[in-house]
Amino acid sequence: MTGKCVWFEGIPFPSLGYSPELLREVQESFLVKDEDVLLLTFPKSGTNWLIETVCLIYSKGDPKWVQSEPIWDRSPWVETKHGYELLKEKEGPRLISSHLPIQLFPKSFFKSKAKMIYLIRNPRDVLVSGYFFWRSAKFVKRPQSLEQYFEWFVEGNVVFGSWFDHARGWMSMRDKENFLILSYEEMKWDMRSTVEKICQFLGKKLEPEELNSVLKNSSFQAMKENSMSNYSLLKGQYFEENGQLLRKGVTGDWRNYFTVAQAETFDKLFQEKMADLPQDLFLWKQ
Ligand SMILES: Nc1ncnc2c1ncn2[C@@H]1O[C@H](COP(=O)(O)O)[C@@H](OP(=O)(O)O)[C@H]1O
Ligand SMILES: CCc1ccc(OS(=O)(=O)O)cc1
Repeated sequence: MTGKCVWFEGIPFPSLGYSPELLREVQESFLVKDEDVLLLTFPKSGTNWLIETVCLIYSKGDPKWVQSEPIWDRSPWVETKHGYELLKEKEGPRLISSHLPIQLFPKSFFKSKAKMIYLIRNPRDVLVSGYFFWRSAKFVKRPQSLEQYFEWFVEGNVVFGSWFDHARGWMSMRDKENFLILSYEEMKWDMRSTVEKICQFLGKKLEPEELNSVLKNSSFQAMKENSMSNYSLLKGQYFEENGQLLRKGVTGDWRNYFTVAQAETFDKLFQEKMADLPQDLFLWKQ
């Protein structure tokens, strides 16, 4: 993938809202505070679902906040111009989102006690989700076919770089007590337990009816209908009219798109790149 993107330290970024100067400043100068909570993902892993869930936990299930403020202002992306400016001004504990690979993340985080949740998803589904999302975006080089995007993805030539490097990098933090790994798959299979896990990690307590409201308001349908969370406000400037963030919201959709040869190529690559990591980190059934 070349063309419509910004390069920094060998990694392509979207061409809107990102610049090498800003990425360097974020890495060197952004001050992470101990009371911040950081939500980290490779794009298309369920980032916005995680943000919505954490916002609802903070509001004890009351949907007022998630229905009145755009998701990118509730938990700004630190690496974007808009997010960085907002975060610098924000008082008190902050929710901060990021897709940055570990080597480009603000250095101050590694000396802080801030809590981080890293959300991982079957990279095959990340690939398919990314293909449909980026082909309607106006700020990246658009893939012309799934076949082409598959090639870009396995080469690590997509925005935010190689999924494998991203996951490996962040997973090196897995034994730290301020670091929690979650998966999209466990959110799909048992969201109640996942919300309880997040609450325990963040030191939050929810009454049963508050927990029920978190589940209801973070559901696929609720988010799809929430204009503050479904990116419909970005249509026109950033996305084509047919673009949608909440596309299918299922696990294993890659099976509907990969050829047998692509599935084999992917399995081989996954083995090569990830074999030395504990395999129970990867909860999906291929
Ligand atoms: N509440 C929810 N429940 C299930 N999946 C959700 C969800 N909200 C978003 N998603 C899914 O998360 C993916 C987008 O990820 P991100 O937020 O990182 O960009 C999309 O996947 P699909 O394209 O497979 O449907 C989207 O449908
Ligand atoms: C240009 C801002 C932007 C919007 C959406 C993006 O994708 S994701 O939702 O973070 O995966 C990336 C950048």
